[in-house]
Amino acid sequence: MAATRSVTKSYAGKPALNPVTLDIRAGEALGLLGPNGAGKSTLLNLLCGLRTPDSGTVELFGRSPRDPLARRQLGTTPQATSLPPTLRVRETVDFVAAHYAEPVPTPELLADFGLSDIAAKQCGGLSGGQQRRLMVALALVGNPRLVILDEPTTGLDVQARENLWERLGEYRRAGGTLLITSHYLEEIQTLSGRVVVLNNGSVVADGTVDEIRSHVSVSKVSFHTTLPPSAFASLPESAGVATGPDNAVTVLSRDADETVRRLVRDNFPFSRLEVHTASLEEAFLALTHRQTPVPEAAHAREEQP
Ligand SMILES: Nc1ncnc2c1ncn2[C@@H]1O[C@H](COP(=O)(O)OP(=O)(O)OP(=O)(O)O)[C@@H](O)[C@H]1O
Repeated sequence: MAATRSVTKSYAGKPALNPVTLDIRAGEALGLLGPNGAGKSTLLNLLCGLRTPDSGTVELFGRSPRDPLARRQLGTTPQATSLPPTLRVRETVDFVAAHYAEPVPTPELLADFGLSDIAAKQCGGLSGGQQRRLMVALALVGNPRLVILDEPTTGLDVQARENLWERLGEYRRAGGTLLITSHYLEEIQTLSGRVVVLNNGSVVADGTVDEIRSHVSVSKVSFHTTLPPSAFASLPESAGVATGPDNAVTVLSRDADETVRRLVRDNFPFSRLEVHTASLEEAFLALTHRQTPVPEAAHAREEQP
């Protein structure tokens, strides 16, 4: 559907993207993750044809992303975009729909995105959340084969976010391809089959959520005990010990099986044992903040009330 081959991009001599090669395949939902400034928007802007690379090539449906024939099959909502303040919601949808051969009928799109009640309102009078919903609706109005969304639900309340996820899920089930960036890991987990992690302009991981998680070789072994947490700090596989809000002790273990065997073998008093793999959040932190080891990050978080 879309691809970059060794693309680079610098701003005023400062690299924003190192050579990045990425394929977006038909029917997949790809989540692009990365800390602020990692280069996500730059990569999306190259794929949408809003910017050109310094070197390397970008293809959208086998063409240049600047070719109108390619862009006609693309729906997108850039991160920083604005709506014409004096146009009404319905007029805005009609205006964008007029650019496409087979648009979704305006009343249908408005109903899908919960915008029917405000169809006669001028865009300048919409709340931030309503604007955001309208912008995502506009990305879908042309029945695109590929939708690229840069942080589509930032600033939305939980209900509005879940409604949008549902709409995007329907688009996916109908065979659409989705590329999305988000700072909400839950969003990436919900919407994406594949996750690409970008850090400092380079791809540092590419795989399913489970594969990304497995990059982090630390598991959490939690249990209740009468002993102080420090009693477990010296376990050979331990990479850190934390106490949870319910007083459960969590050993961050490089080998959870061996830790459990040792607890039993050495007669440590424990109850309610649970073993968890690393979360996507911990994997993400480990991949993008190598100077902040996962155990410490998890430790700090778990000690918070
Ligand atoms: N128009 C621009 N002019 C100068 N520098 C820019 C411009 N756009 C981006 N940059 C720089 O390029 C780097 C990558 O920025 P980019 O917006 O692609 O990151 P991002 O991963 O989308 O970040 P965020 O999550 O904060 O949106 C950053 O260092 C940023 O300051």
